[in-house]
Amino acid sequence: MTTVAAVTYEHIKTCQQSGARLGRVHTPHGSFDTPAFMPVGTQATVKTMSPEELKEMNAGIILSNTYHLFLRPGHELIRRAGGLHKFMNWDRAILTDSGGFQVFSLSENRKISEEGVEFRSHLNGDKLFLSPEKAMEIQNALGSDIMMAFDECPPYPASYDYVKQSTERTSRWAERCLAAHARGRDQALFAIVQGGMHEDLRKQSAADLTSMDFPGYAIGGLSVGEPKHMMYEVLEYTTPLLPTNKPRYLMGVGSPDALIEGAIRGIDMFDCVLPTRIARNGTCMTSQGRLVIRNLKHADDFGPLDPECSCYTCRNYSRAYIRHLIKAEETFGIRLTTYHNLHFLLELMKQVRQAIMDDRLLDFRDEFFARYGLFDN
Ligand SMILES: CO[C@@H]1O[C@H](CNc2nc3cc4c(=O)[nH]c(N)nc4cc3[nH]2)[C@H]2OC(C)(C)O[C@@H]12
Ligand SMILES: [Zn+2]
Repeated sequence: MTTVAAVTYEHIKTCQQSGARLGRVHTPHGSFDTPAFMPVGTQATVKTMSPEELKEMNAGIILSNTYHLFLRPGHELIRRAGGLHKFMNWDRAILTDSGGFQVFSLSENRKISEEGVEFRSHLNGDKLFLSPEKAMEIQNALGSDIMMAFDECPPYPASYDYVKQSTERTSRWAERCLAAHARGRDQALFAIVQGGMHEDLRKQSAADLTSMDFPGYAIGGLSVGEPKHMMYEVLEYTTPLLPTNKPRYLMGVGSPDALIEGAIRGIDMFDCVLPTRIARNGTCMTSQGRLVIRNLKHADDFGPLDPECSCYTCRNYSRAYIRHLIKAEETFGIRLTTYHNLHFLLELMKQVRQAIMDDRLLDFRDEFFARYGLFDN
């Protein structure tokens, strides 16, 4: 059964130095250049940012989450509101994660079976159930442009047998997602490759899923606490198994070094809560590495967070002022650090794309790490 690919990938060029690829993803809510970073808006908002500010920094796509919106306010309410785009006043692309990962990272006493996952809400303890069919129903109600298949992200570390059983079930769940996905809707369903840190299981998962002809493929089961070199090894033998004419999405990855290394290994799309999460405790990504604004040394520093940044925050406010706001727990403070961190990563991806265009992404990586230092995460 072929799905109507409402989301298509346009390959523009391959970096002659690194093999990274420059492309564009076209969706019913606009196109975005790749490699791309996707700001995370788990509960239908990228925390403290307005849609206008996200557009100002050229975010072409944002994430939201099935698990969270299912629990609160409920997908039927959002369906009645006219879908997630209308509900949150965002007219560009939206990708929704399927809830598989969140059930395991957030909810209490889960019971997983072939049918799906029974769990208790982390909000009020209600007994709930998610399955491939339920995850499709919820995402169809949300109306996201890109929906993710319902999968299990195996814990790390996990035994080979556990990962094997889990990965085989994720393939069976992917088939059920395809069957349950409301046909004819202009929503694209992406599959998620699992297999842990085992090359044979990754190969099996990729073979299963690419035989089902999805319009895009994510690599899941990573950024779950494994050492970064292990993640890069998995990418090296997994990405080449995926079709070259479809988007490849590495889930949960967002530190500057991992974004560059992922692009070098053929990834087109990234998401991570890192920039928005660390902004809320006053930690900023800058061209001189990480800056913790609460440090006393910034108390009377009237320069910008990052002298090399042209963002709204860096053009108008000083480190001293932002430190004052953060110390005083003034909400405007985390708005300024969030704006800067998101702009920093979106700008970094723009530089990565330019380096691919100029066939010099490996040189760019070396320059970046030499100048900015290796970000610890
Ligand atoms: C560095 O940030 C912490 O690490 C998590 C990001 N790492 C991550 N790996 C993922 C894997 C999957 C997957 O296999 N399947 C599905 N459906 N979604 C996924 C979502 C994922 N996100 C963030 O998630 C928390 C909030 C736990 O901490 C953050
Ligand atoms: Zn800035």
